Amino acid sequence: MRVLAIGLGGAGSRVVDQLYDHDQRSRVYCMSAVAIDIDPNSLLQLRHLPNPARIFFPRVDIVDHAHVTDVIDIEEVMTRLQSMDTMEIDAILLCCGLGGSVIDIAPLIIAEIRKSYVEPIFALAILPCLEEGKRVSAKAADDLDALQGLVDAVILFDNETWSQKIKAAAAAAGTENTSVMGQLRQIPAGSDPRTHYNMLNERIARQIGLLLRAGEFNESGLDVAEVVLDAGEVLNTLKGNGFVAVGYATERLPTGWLNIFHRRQSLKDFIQGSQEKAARIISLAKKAVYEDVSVPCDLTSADKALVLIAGPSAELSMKGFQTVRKWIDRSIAGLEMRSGDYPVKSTSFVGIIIVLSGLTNIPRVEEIRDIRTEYQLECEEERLRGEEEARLREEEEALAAGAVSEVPDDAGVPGFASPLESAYLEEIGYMAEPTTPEKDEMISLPGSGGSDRKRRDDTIVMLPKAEKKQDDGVVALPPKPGGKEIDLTGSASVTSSVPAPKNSTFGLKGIAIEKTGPKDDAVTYSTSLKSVQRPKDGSLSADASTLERGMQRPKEGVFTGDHVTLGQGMQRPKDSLFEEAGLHMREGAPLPKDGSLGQIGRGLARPGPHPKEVDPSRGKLEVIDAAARQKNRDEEKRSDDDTDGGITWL
Ligand SMILES: Nc1nc2c(ncn2[C@@H]2O[C@H](COP(=O)(O)OP(=O)(O)OP(=O)(O)O)[C@@H](O)[C@H]2O)c(=O)[nH]1
Repeated sequence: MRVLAIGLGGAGSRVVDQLYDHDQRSRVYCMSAVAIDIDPNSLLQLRHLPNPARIFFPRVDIVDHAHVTDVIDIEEVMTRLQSMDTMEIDAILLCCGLGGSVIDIAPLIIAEIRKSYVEPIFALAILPCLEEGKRVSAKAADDLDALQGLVDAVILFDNETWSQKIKAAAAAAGTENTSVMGQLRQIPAGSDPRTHYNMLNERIARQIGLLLRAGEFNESGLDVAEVVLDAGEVLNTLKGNGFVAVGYATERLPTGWLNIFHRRQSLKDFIQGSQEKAARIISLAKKAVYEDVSVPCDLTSADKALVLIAGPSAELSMKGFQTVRKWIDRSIAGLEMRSGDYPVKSTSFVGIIIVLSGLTNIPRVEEIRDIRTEYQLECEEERLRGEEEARLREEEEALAAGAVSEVPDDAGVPGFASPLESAYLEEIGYMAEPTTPEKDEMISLPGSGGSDRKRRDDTIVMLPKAEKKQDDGVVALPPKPGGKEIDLTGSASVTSSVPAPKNSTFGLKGIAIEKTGPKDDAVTYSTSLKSVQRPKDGSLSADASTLERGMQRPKEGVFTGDHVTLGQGMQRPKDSLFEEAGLHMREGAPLPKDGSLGQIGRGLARPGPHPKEVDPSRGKLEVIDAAARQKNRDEEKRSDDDTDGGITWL
């Protein structure tokens, strides 16, 4: 596949430089390359790219740290690209390090390239190491999201994974080669950043370079492939706006006289040899997918795959190749599976490339996205903390300034007065009333508090006020053992719909009306009995007694000897109520229930509906009651008011 490779920033430039070197060394010459950077040193240190391919934009505004998009001139970039030989390219490859600053220009460049080129654009994106910090990882996540929406595929390479591998390999080599020569030959641990990056870039160039060269060949170096993989198939595997991982594993072939001797063995050895070759291809494929992959990923989340084996044609086992194809084909989620071989004459290595495209499960991508979320939260916290500190500082400054200028002004503030002054102020009514806790004024029991506790109704236990911090007007029946406290305040009345409590509930310790006075020794107790009627003593002692709806008038005996004040919630029936009722009766209104009378005259009525008394005359005839008539006569004697002479109850 012929590509135009564009390196952005330090990482992109170095990777393109290395790819270009591999392309030149393989003599395939399928790559045109440029490097764009704002760091002159980075461009100068490139080893392989020709000078015209290095595009440098000097950072003019160094002090103000101008944004990279202001420094890099897109038109200039496009002019340089169009001056290159790009007539036969199959794709454009944008190489960049995520989390850097120059990558910010990528969206603008991609937009311009799309205007001039129809070829697909792929990005080779390098994920940063964790040790570079949360800010870099967070920026990398942003860059990745931006790139993904703009290019045809994002080929990922994870610096973190490969840095760990390089360090582990160096450490292993160090422990194995303890001799002086061994230590001299040992793999550099990559403590020097430049060496470390060179090792990473070498890895990238091998993986991606071989993929780019698939389908391209030079006259001398390549045999004829059995399964030819052309550039179009590589492109179609990559395309799809998804993430791509490239697995690449190689093995050195046995060389020397011993190997030649082996090859001249019997048929048995030949069969054994072919099995070895097949097994080598299979083990290389596993290594490519699980170990030497550009970014660790979930194979089963891939949408497409491509398998390419490379090496001397005699070593490329078709049996092993088919087995690998089947394995990958069955493993990936999608159905698109391509494969081919790439026979190379002059090499002592067998290699395999497995491209997994349209990946959805890449743990490292998830990780940098999580880091971004964390980082954003931290930034937000930091910002809020800064704002809070600034606000506190301002307040302190304002207070300090105010303390100097503020003149104490207590003319309008009532302070502590001398006893004489207090007496005068009290007289003129200025002094505030001594603060008394808010009381419910509905019922005042002057004789029931303080020292006169014995006079309290023994059936009512006044709960100590100390437990209540504020009078909330709640009248509560104490719960049965294991039961729930019943709040009666909210209910209109004690009705028959409420299950009748057991007799024991109304025992001496049974009923509790919370004392609403602020102190134990307060004379006044108040409570909100707005909708709760205290049952008559007699009713409570009776078995299965029930309080009936509509019971409004408390029995006077409840507060024996006490002064009772009825508030708004307690509508004390007028004495003349029954006379009024009588008047209504005369007009043919329905007769009052017996219960109504019972409430007044005999205490609590039985539960359940009471049948109405049938007026036999249906309002037309008067019902004569001798006793009532006598009572009326008495009343007439007492006053001249002629109220209700016509109605008498039987
Ligand atoms: N594989 C590899 N990764 C690199 C290399 N140089 C940098 N990186 C990674 O790429 C990321 C971006 O770095 P650069 O490309 O140098 O940044 P830049 O865009 O030039 O801009 P600055 O942030 O100003 O340096 C870094 O955080 C590294 O993780 C390199 O040579 N090889």
